[in-house]
Order: sequence, then structure tokens, then C-alpha cells
Amino acid sequence: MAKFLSVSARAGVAKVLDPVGAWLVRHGISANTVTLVGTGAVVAGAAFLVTRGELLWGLVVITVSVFTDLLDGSMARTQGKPNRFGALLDSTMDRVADGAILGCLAYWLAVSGQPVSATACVISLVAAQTISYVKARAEGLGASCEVGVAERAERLIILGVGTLLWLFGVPYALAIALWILAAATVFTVGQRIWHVRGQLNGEAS
Ligand SMILES: CCCCCCCC/C=C\CCCCCCCC(=O)OC[C@H](COP(=O)(O)O[C@@H]1[C@H](O)[C@H](OP(=O)(O)O)[C@@H](O)[C@H](O)[C@H]1O)OC(=O)CCCCCCC/C=C\CCCCCCCC
Ligand SMILES: Nc1ccn([C@@H]2O[C@H](COP(=O)(O)O)[C@@H](O)[C@H]2O)c(=O)n1
Ligand SMILES: [Mg+2]
Ligand SMILES: [Mg+2]
Repeated sequence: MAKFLSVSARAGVAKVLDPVGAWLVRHGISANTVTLVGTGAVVAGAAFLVTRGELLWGLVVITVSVFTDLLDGSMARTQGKPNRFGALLDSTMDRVADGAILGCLAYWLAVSGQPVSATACVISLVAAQTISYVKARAEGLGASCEVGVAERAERLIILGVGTLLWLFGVPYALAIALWILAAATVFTVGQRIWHVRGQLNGEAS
């Protein structure tokens, strides 16, 4: 799944996004601007729509906005200057966006009387941030960490499909998706720690 998303699906999406990115570059817009504006749009969608239970419009705004995460990298490559600060900004804004989506959804679930789903959402939030942290820390220690059943694209797709099915009236679709997400994200934390353990165990710090 990870390979399909990061290679085939990504190549398909790039055919649409690359011309958009080239057009933005020609009009003087930078990759960093797209990173920040895209994140701002996700946060606004989560804060103003998801917290009020406007899940249809929240899903539309957030889905469109998360694709700017693929657009910024395309723009940086078009300009011939993908850079390390851009990579840091991109990854940091991913954490802000993920925190806003899951935090605002957990808030709405809690205040609308769905504490069990809210719990799954909070577990997913903490585990999702930990997944990314383990990778960043591992890479800082010189290990590779390109593993996991629930990397970011998979997490967003599970949540998006669950929300969409729930909006179409499928009972418990969102609750089930959130518990699948909670289980998959916790499992991925373990997968990543295990993978890095094999590389670093026994090495002096
Ligand atoms: C209540 C409201 C809920 C709203 C839910 C939102 C729903 C969104 C629905 C669909 C989204 C589709 C996925 C879009 C992918 C967005 C971009 C993305 O996240 O790509 C991630 C990945 C690599 O990105 P980066 O290098 O920029 O980021 C890395 C990442 O953050 C790592 O995180 P980690 O995995 O470790 O947690 C960091 O560690 C790393 O530092 C950082 O660099 O991109 C890809 O792998 C390839 C992209 C795949 C393209 C997917 C195309 C999917 C096309 C169609 C999907 C249809 C799904 C239908 C959904 C229905 C809902 C409408
Ligand atoms: N503002 C930015 C954003 C990204 N980059 C570069 O793109 C890589 C990520 O590509 P995505 O398609 O996954 O967004 C990132 O590692 C940077 O090299 C950038 O330079 N500036
Ligand atoms: Mg990006
Ligand atoms: Mg990103």
C-alpha cells in the first residue's frame, strides 16, 4: 500500500499538480508560501467546520488543502531548489495539520456525545505524532525508518473514507474508521521502534 501510494498514486496526482505548481512558480509564489497557506487552510477547516460538526464541508476543505502538501514539493523541484529548510517546514506543518484535524474532530465527537469515538481519535492523534517523531529521531541518529502500515497518506485516507461513508449514512462508519486508525497508528509506532532497534541496538550513544 505504501509503495502504491508513494509511487503510482503520487505519479498520477503529479500529472495534475505539476502544471498547477509550474503556474504558481511563474507568478512568483514560493513553495514555502504554499506550505504555510495550505496548512492554514487545513487548520481553518478543522477549527471552523469540523468543531461545529460540519463534516461535509470540513472534508471538502481539508481534502483540497492536504494536496498542497504534494504541490509544495513539486514547486520546489520545478524551481530546481528543493532544500533542507523547506523539508523541515513541510514536515513540521504536516504535524500541525494532523494535530488540527484529529484534535478538532475529537472535540466535536466529545461535545456531541460520542466519547468512545473521541477516545479513538485522541489515541490516533498521539500515536500519529509519535509515528513521525520516531522517524525524525531515528534519522537524527543516523538510522533509516521508512516503514509502517499507517504512514501519513494512509492515515488521511482511512479518516477520509470513514468520514465519507458516515456522511452517506453508513452506520458506525466513522467510529469504525477511527478505531482502525487508532489500532494501525499504535501498531506503526511499534513497527518503527522495532525496525530502528535492529539498526541501533548495542551501539554506543
Ligand atoms: C473530519 C474531516 C476529516 C478529514 C480527513 C482528510 C481526508 C483527506 C482525504 C484524502 C487524502 C488523500 C491523501 C493525500 C495525501 C496528502 C499528502 C501527504 O500527506 O502525503 C504524504 C506522503 C509524503 O509526504 P511528505 O514527504 O510531505 O511528508 C512526510 C510525512 O509527513 C511523514 O509522516 P509520517 O508518515 O512519518 O507520519 C514524515 O515523517 C516526513 O518527515 C514527511 O516528509 O506522500 C506520499 O506518500 C504520496 C502521496 C500519495 C498520494 C495519494 C493520492 C491519493 C489519491 C486519492 C485518494 C482518494 C481517497 C479518497 C478519500 C475520500 C475522502 C474524500
Ligand atoms: N516548502 C517546501 C516544501 C517541500 N520542499 C521539498 O520537497 C520535499 C517534500 O516533497 P513533497 O512533494 O512530499 O511535499 C521536501 O523534502 C523538500 O525537499 C521544499 O524544498 N520546500
Ligand atoms: Mg509537501
Ligand atoms: Mg508534507
